[in-house]
Amino acid sequence: MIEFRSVTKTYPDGTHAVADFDLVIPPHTTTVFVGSSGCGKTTLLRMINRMVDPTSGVIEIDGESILDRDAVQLRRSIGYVLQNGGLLPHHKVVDNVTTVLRLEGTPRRQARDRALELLDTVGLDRALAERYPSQLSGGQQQRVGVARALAADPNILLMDEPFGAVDPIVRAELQTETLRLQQELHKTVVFVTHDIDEAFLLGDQVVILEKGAQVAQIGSPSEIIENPASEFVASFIGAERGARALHTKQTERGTVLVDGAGRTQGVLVEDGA
Ligand SMILES: Nc1ncnc2c1ncn2[C@@H]1O[C@H](COP(=O)(O)OP(=O)(O)OP(=O)(O)O)[C@@H](O)[C@H]1O
Repeated sequence: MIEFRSVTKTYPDGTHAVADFDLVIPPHTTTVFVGSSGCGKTTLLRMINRMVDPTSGVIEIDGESILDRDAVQLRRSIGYVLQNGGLLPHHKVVDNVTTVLRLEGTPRRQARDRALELLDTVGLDRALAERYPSQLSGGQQQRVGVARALAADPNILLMDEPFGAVDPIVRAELQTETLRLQQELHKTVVFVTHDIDEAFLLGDQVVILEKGAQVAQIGSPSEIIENPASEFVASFIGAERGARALHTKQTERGTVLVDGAGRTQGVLVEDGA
């Protein structure tokens, strides 16, 4: 479990990125931070692995303050996936995946075997191990980024807009892959996105944020869609437009559900039918 208690971050230039933030992140589930640009999502994420230290407040992992942990050790024990993959361009895929393992002293041969297994895990052909990142597609690079983050078998996986830079089709593929991986691995995933559809697809717990990381609503996707806490949330999730604003239409065969764009999305059936 990860817990934020009264966490504040003010950057040296006076920017209040996070103000008095409280949150419990349950283990083995996916929590998504979603909000518009600059609301503090990345700052929250980076405080978990101490790439950014809070100005005040406490962050605990399994009841222990992370400030009591060695920052380098902590960072290595937590997987981190960045938007552009963050791969080292002059290192082959296999060496990118094994970076943390090698730093921790795992023998080269063993680290390599683990890297090949991880390529299987993230759905990449082992033959790609010898390539350089520039010889991969954007989607493949992201998968390598995930393999690298999983290398040390961390309990916690931080993902910062990991699919922001790929086209919509690859993005959908990677989202499905993330759901599959999570069913298999049961990590505590903390995922940052500005895309509410991605948040609802991947999140067990979704945290909708406003500027200064003010919490607009926390809940499961169903809870938020069924009961938005404010006008802001209703508007942010598109409750009155697009794919989520469904209305009924009578047809000769029964009632169908139509979205805000006029497309029929499904058929209304009675409970138990
Ligand atoms: N190193 C820094 N120094 C000063 N201000 C910063 C620094 N890093 C972030 N900020 C500011 O803190 C606020 C929150 O930034 P953060 O990157 O956490 O937001 P975000 O929600 O992740 O945004 P985005 O979706 O655009 O990545 C913003 O106003 C940003 O400009």
